[in-house]
Amino acid sequence: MKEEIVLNINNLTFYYKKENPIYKDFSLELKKGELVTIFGKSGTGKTTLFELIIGSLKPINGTIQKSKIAMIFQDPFNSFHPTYSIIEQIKDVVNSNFDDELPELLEKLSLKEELLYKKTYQLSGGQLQRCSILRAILMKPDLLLVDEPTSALDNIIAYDVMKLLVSFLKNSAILLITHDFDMASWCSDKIIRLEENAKK
Ligand SMILES: Nc1ncnc2c1ncn2[C@@H]1O[C@H](COP(=O)(O)OP(=O)(O)OP(=O)(O)O)[C@@H](O)[C@H]1O
Repeated sequence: MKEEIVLNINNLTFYYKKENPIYKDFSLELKKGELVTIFGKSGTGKTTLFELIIGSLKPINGTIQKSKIAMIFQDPFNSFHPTYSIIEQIKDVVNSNFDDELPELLEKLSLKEELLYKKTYQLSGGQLQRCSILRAILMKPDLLLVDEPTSALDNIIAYDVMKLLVSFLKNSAILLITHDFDMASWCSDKIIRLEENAKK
């Protein structure tokens, strides 16, 4: 894989049931700096694609090559383990020291630092979602997967989140899942529209 290519999906075929293929010979390439949106109705295979990319599902056919990934989940309660504090879980995946970057990011995300020392059950869904955005930015991934960032956010609107992600992750590629076509048109270099039948 060339250095600027961070995701290469080549002739992917995937189905849960053979008679109902979700992807058939689907290919996609993402380069650093690109923002591509996967847009489609409920049930067309958006989340399945992310699961294939992160490796929790395996392709029936085809290959997926990817560089370092971070992910913002649709449900923020899936983003963090309940037993450990948020800060412990951020430090687990961010290798470099981030003390210098933290104050600006906390301010932009309207997060108080003390919240990072709490556990998931002590935070609201919106606060947790903003913690997962913070972690994703601090990880400096080559590829960021964003699944519907709007749903759990309370006082940050989705457009601000996307602006923040784009401004802090200029050297990453972003793959976004959304139902919001206006948002997709506003922020994407390319929109891939999934239809009900198998995608090519
Ligand atoms: N584990 C599974 N076993 C069998 N079928 C599944 C499984 N997970 C998803 N599906 C089916 O695969 C199709 C694609 O599901 P997927 O969750 O990827 O869609 P989606 O586009 O992300 O939907 P939504 O927008 O509602 O999140 C759906 O028809 C779904 O019912």
